[in-house]
Amino acid sequence: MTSVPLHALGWSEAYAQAAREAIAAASPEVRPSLEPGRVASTGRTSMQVWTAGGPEEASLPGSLRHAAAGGRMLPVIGDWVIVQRPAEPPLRIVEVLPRRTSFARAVQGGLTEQVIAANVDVVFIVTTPDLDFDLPRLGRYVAAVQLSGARPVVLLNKVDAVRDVSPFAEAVAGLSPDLPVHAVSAAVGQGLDALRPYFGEGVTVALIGSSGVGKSTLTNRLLGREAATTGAVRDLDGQGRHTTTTRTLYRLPGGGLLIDNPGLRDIAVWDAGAGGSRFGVIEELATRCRYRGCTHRTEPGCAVRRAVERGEIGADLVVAYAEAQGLSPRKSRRR
Ligand SMILES: Nc1nc2c(ncn2[C@@H]2O[C@H](COP(=O)(O)OP(=O)(O)OP(=O)(O)O)[C@@H](O)[C@H]2O)c(=O)[nH]1
Ligand SMILES: [Zn+2]
Repeated sequence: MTSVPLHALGWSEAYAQAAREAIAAASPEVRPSLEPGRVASTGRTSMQVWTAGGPEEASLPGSLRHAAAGGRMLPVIGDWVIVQRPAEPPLRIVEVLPRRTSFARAVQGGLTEQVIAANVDVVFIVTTPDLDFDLPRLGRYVAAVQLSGARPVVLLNKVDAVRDVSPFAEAVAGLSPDLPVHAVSAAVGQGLDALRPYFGEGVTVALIGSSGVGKSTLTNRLLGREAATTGAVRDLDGQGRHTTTTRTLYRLPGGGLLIDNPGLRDIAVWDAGAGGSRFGVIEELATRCRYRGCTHRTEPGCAVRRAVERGEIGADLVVAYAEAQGLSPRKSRRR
């Protein structure tokens, strides 16, 4: 995948207007080196940005990181940004354009809010007609998605495994007027044609749902061959080591964009906003643990224990968190 017109990535007149203003505000010498792009993946110090020329690595200057104290205007997945093209790569992100929609969650006990994805149009809330099915919880996600400015759509996946999905579909439909519900099977490929109309040109769809409901299977199905070409960019972590950041904004073969981002897809993030926000800081750290489902006890590469060792968070908070989660030592999965 190389050169792509910006409107296929979701570019619109409102962003164009904001971009013109941002570029006009720069000094005349700098102006010619500025152009817009969309954030396709995020690491701690570098990101992948899609410009008119294709996906490229971009760095986040320290000045922008400091200006963004509180996290509000740090670039996140889905953001439109202005980048500067120096003589030598990488690109430098100089400004985040105003967001049309944003998903934020409260962190640090509700003191600040952290945006996790921007400019999403439609959110597929994925669940299954089995033990994962929890109507009150679904209701909270539907409300959270509506609050963000995006449109919620509920997917009942794994319908191949149940005899009758209609009671589940009816219960979901009762949550909110005009809430679309689709019964699908990502594994078998059933019902997926009904999802294609959501992926209009430049429309950005994001996936959320508990672990195991089939988000990866669905992503691969929707992407078809492109799934195999998932890009990765190299990133330097706090210790100067290289880590890998996987691109999580994908273009679908038939048009439209799909965000499948670990920080967004994990439903625990959304529950944090609903009640346990004093644990938000731990959940934020946990997204950087080497193992998904890390219990923050003995696993190598645990970002939560590292933060305790550095004195950034108290050990008592971690204990309280584990108790609240009912975490027992269990097998964690390598990401
Ligand atoms: N029967 C059935 N199984 C499915 C379907 N979709 C996914 N699965 C299975 O469910 C399991 C979990 O699927 P994933 O796609 O990894 O789920 P996920 O939501 O990405 O899970 P995490 O990566 O943990 O967030 C796998 O064993 C899949 O093969 C489906 O439509 N029907
Ligand atoms: Zn951990």
